[in-house]
Amino acid sequence: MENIAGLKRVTKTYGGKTAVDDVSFDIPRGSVTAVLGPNGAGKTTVLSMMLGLREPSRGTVELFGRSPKDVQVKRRIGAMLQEVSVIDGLKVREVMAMIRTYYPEPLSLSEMADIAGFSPEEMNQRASKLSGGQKRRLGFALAMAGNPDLLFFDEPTVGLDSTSRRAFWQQTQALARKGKTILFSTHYLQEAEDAADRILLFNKGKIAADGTPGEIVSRLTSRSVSFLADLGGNVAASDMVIQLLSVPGVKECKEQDGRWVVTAENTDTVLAAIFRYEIPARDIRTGQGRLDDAFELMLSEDGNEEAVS
Ligand SMILES: Nc1ncnc2c1ncn2[C@@H]1O[C@H](COP(=O)(O)OP(=O)(O)OP(=O)(O)O)[C@@H](O)[C@H]1O
Repeated sequence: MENIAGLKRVTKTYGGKTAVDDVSFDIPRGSVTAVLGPNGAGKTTVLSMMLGLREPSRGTVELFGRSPKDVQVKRRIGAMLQEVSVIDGLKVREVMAMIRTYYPEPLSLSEMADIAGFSPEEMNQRASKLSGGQKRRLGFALAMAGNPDLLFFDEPTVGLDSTSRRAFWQQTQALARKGKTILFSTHYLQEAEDAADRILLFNKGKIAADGTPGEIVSRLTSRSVSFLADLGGNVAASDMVIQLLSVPGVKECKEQDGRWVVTAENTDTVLAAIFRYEIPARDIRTGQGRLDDAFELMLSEDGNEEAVS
């Protein structure tokens, strides 16, 4: 598939601090990619470099085979950033009309009003007086003003209620069906899983994982096999634990509330090992586990940072 954007060995430092660390990836046309990660992971910095708003310290960023600063490129992209800033005093329709003039083939004002879901009264309101949710809808319509091929959304649903979130993702899915390429940042795994066909998981300025939501979720969640076992005869508990812990992908093997619980990346290999080692297991159950400890830790570190700032 044709790539329409890419980073090659991109690093960004602020003073002595590395925000993005030697990152490379390509974005194929028509894909919906989530840049997922906790606060401070480098998501905004990546998006800003792709938009040509910040310069990489090292490496290259290309959109449509050119620099993001190229005017031809700017005409083909749209962005919704975290804060929608509007010029004081302008009405919604005036802001929209102004942004349209930057593009050779813009959407009509009424198409933009439809995208934002604004009534004629809302179109005549002063933009600075809009509520947070309305401002976000305006931001979305402004991102669409030039009918772009490639769209960037930085944390698009922060502060939206669940109805507005759903509406936003429905619009995004409709755009993807029309062949638009979309890249958005989020720190919600669930959102990335629901809305994207690919997740780039960022942590501390690096790509910690890159794959489909299914792949990423199965990497981040542990699965478990639990069973009852009559041990002590031919098989001692300690031998069984050693055997199961030697199976590739097994993370833990412990007794919990009378059942043995084996946590692993893949339950099939655990089941195979139970039969291979002739473990006297009965009432075997498999389950989809919780989010992996490493990911939880990453998010809780994020929570600590948030609590401090
Ligand atoms: N202009 C700046 N000057 C100095 N440091 C910065 C600047 N912008 C970002 N940083 C630092 O770079 C790191 C990455 O920040 P960035 O905003 O890209 O992360 P993020 O994943 O988008 O986080 P958030 O979800 O909070 O937006 C952080 O440690 C941040 O403090």
